[in-house]
Amino acid sequence: MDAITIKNLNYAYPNGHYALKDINLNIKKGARFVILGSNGSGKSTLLHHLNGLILPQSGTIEVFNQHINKKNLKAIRKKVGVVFDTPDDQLFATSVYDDIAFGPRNLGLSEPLVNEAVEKALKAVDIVKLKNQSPYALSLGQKKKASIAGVLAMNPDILVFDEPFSGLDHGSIEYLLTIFNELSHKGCTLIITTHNVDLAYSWGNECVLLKDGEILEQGSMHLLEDSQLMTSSHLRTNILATLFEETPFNPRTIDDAKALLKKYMYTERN
Ligand SMILES: Nc1ncnc2c1ncn2[C@@H]1O[C@H](COP(=O)(O)OP(=O)(O)OP(=O)(O)O)[C@@H](O)[C@H]1O
Repeated sequence: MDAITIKNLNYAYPNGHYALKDINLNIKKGARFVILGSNGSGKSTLLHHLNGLILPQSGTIEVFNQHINKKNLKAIRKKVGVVFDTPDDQLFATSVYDDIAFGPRNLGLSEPLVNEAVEKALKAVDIVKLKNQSPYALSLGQKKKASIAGVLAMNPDILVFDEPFSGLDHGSIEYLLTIFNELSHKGCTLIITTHNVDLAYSWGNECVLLKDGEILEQGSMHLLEDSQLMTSSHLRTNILATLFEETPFNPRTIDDAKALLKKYMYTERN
């Protein structure tokens, strides 16, 4: 089943610039989907369409077979949570707690249920101790975590993250990946944009490459091993594919690569 189906989507900004041109895309339920492309290729514009922040000018977008339109935005936003790359756009209340509570309150949940959702989300991103602080007094990484918690508290089926790893330290990235894995195991569909090709390669299971508002290629993460394709997308081939290029091996993670090297060295020695 498709979580998202996009057909013939075009979008031009008011100045006439076409940021998306004839986009056709299916994102399966439960996918770990990565949108890749150089600066200005249309990734954010595409994400803004997924919960109706921008409505299609031509073409259609369906979320679990329901067309996004002006009338059903509330229902769509219950299903699709988007975390933008600029957390300041998402944080506006006087405390982190109230910011995260905004979504569940808007859904009409009772205050005890709101509290339960907020506490769970605070714990998930490890910012319980920041709950009474003003969002404006947080560091960029902490703001990012607070805006992620705001979306987690809504418990959507589809979670969309624009550049989730940028501005986060290594420990926070690892922590976020654990949250992503838990959501994935629960059956959520995860969609991210990133410039981090190595993380995308080890984390994702489907991807699309955008260039100048058009789809250059879509398919499995093996696309990221194609150095010609990556160069024409102005992206770097992922490091593991480069290292193992001339070998029959195809490790997807550092741990897989380590295990292979260990096995190979052991066989050589004996
Ligand atoms: N408000 C706007 N008005 C006019 N053009 C815009 C506007 N916002 C974005 N664009 C243009 O649309 C194109 C796509 O922009 P978008 O932000 O979607 O790219 P992106 O792939 O997310 O880039 P980045 O990796 O730099 O975040 C770019 O050429 C950009 O200049």
